Amino acid sequence: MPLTGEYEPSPEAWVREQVEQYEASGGTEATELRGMPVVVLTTLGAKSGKLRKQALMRVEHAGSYAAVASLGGAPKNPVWYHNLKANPLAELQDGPVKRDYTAREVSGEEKAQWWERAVAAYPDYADYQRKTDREIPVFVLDPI
Ligand SMILES: C[C@H](OP(=O)(O)OC[C@@H](O)[C@@H](O)[C@@H](O)Cn1c2nc(=O)[nH]c(=O)c-2cc2ccc(O)cc21)C(=O)N[C@@H](CCC(=O)N[C@@H](CCC(=O)O)C(=O)O)C(=O)O
Repeated sequence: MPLTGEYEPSPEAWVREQVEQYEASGGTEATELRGMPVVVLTTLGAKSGKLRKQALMRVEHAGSYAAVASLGGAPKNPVWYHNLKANPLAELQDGPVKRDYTAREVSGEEKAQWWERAVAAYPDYADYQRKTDREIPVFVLDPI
């Protein structure tokens, strides 16, 4: 069952524009960042109840995806982290395919496995983790 609610665009213009071009083109345009594939995650605002959309690097394995709350290695988690903690139901668009998922934050061995996949997909994640004392959270999104 897709998420319902009023879409609230990101205040970050570069993200808002990438997400909107991605969706408007049916997942055929704006699908990369520096040549590496991107997906669009839709979460439900933990406070506003609005639909929030984030572009994330594509990290996929066996039909599940990782959502890496890196925020470039900033000291704080991205806000969407709180949305997924409060409402684990999410939508993810990978190219032309948009599906429903449930998100769960992973730790330990499972996180290490997904972190390896994430860094293989987007090596900058390793730099981001070196840059901050914050342990970058990883969610796994499993298809419903
Ligand atoms: C700017 C802020 O966004 P954010 O949720 O912190 O997410 C920051 C970034 O992670 C997000 O912009 C990502 O899309 C950036 N980004 C990546 N960010 C990542 O963390 N990881 C990635 O792999 C990644 C890749 C990527 C690729 C392309 C691209 O264009 C952007 C990419 C934001 O939207 N703030 C809103 C609030 C958003 C929100 O969800 N509010 C909640 C409140 C939740 C609460 O406070 O509890 C609500 O509506 O209820 C605002 O200030 O009004």
